Amino acid sequence: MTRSDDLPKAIPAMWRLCKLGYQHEPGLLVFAFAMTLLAALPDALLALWLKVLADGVLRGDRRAVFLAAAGMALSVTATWFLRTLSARISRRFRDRVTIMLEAHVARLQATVATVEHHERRDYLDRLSVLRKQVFVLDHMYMSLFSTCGWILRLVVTIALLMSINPLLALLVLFAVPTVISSSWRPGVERQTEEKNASHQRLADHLFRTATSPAPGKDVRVTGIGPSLVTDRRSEWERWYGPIARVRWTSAGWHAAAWAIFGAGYVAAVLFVATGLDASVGAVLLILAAGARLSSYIGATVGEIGFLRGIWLDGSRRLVWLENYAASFDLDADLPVPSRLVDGIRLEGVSFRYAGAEKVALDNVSLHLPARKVIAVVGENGAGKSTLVKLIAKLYEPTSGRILLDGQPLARIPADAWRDRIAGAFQDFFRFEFQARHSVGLGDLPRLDDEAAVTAAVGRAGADDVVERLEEGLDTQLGSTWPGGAEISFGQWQKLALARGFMRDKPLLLVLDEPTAALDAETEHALFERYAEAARSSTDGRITVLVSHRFSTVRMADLIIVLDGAHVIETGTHNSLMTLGGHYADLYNLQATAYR
Ligand SMILES: Nc1ncnc2c1ncn2[C@@H]1O[C@H](COP(=O)(O)OP(=O)(O)OP(=O)(O)O)[C@@H](O)[C@H]1O
Repeated sequence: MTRSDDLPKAIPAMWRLCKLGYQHEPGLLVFAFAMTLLAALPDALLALWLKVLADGVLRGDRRAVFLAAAGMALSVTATWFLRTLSARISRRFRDRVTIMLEAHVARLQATVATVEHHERRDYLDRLSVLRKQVFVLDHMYMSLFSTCGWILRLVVTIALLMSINPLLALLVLFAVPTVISSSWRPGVERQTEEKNASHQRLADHLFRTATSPAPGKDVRVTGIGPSLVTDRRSEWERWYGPIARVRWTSAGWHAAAWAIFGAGYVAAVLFVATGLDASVGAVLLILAAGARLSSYIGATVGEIGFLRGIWLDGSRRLVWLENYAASFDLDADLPVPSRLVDGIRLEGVSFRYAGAEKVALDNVSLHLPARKVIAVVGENGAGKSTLVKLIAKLYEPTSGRILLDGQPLARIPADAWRDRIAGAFQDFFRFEFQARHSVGLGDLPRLDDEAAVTAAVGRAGADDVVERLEEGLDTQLGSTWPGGAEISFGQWQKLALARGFMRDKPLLLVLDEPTAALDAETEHALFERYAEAARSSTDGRITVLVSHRFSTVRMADLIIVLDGAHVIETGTHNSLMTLGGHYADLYNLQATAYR
């Protein structure tokens, strides 16, 4: 699998984005580009008309004077007309392409096969910059078109200067420092921004913590409010301080580069006016075209600066995200088995969270047999959830491999595998939709299937939650929405569990402490039902449950005991009790507490 942390190169990324724009808006893209180029021509020719006019007046050539006057009038009118037309077409193109790009980025982020990009600090910083850039990424096309327009003006102007004397082309050399400083500046500024992006992210986080409703209670009870405000301020300064310093330094270099061009321009005017036997028209041409040359170079360089610094940077991030999302399924060429016969095997699996010093799982080898209920126990931080997330393919092992009925899970597409997984996690999300949709989206194709939603609610033991809702399954959840009902944490948890039960023929049922808010008896009764369903399933379903309640755990067919990233014991309740090891200690501890 080829997955790179580096941003892709700028030019191929820009080309990829151009192709994307062309795929969605071919007509508008070509038209907007052609208009921008056409609009550049009449403007660049003004210096020529000026020369023809001056020479015509001096020679008393009326035809030349009329020609120059007509040329000027045409140039001015055409410049206005083509600019207006090109601005309108460009706006239309941008509006459409922005919506397409936003949808594209949202889709990519939501469908990346694992959740690693939501947790890796470097990826988060990269994505937080992209999230802001995506709303303005359409400028990349406009900036590219404008750059081509400015280059066309430059070429015409240089040709006009060379028509006086080829040596005048050297004037362009004096512009080289401005080109270098303009293309260097945005890069270093962006680098500094990215290096310090975590301070900005933290400042945003502190602001949200101080102002959003969810942490409101904790903020008041702890009295952390004022320090959130000061911390936010200092994080912001830590972010902005280095950026401001880099901007000042780069601005100094840029000003020096422009001073060099200024000197070259003055020398060129003196050269034509005194060193050549040139006509008055030619002197006017160098004055007009030379002055334009500086503004054209300025505009070209500025536009290239924008293109490189902001718009190209955005396209590089977008292409990185495209590559990253695609990299997961590159080698995924095997289908999900229709039923499990052997089950899931872990062979020497280790996993380390990005940026973490310690491994969360260390060289774990296990067999989770088909048609069995497997409980995973261990103290907080032992690695239980990590194990579950690895077999659900939300992460990929750092080393070792996972086999699904003998086939490497790495070669099975994540989407297809997850279509056959049901269940719920302890850190579920509260989808504030109508209750039926909050549950139904556990199996999107059956989102509005009343019978399926009701059955899932029943399987999760959440009938009492729905009964208490004023409009039953039609109730809007979340008190911030019109007519929305607020429900308790335990009720949310039951609905999340129901969502997890929407798929009725899963190969893997994962229950990672989804019932912690329920009482022990209810949890036990629910789990007994799931165990029964798993054992009688014809597709070899594996049920993996994580629970701290031994009254639930003891009924599992196989219990896996994790401690400090290692599997230290496996067996049934009876065999582990006989062993008298860690499991027996934990069990006895809890039993004593209940006695
Ligand atoms: N996203 C993450 N980034 C870095 N480290 C993590 C992350 N999630 C978990 N860890 C670390 O990995 C280890 C195992 O975590 P895991 O969530 O698997 O434990 P657990 O056994 O499920 O704990 P609990 O019973 O508290 O849910 C812990 O040391 C934890 O600090």
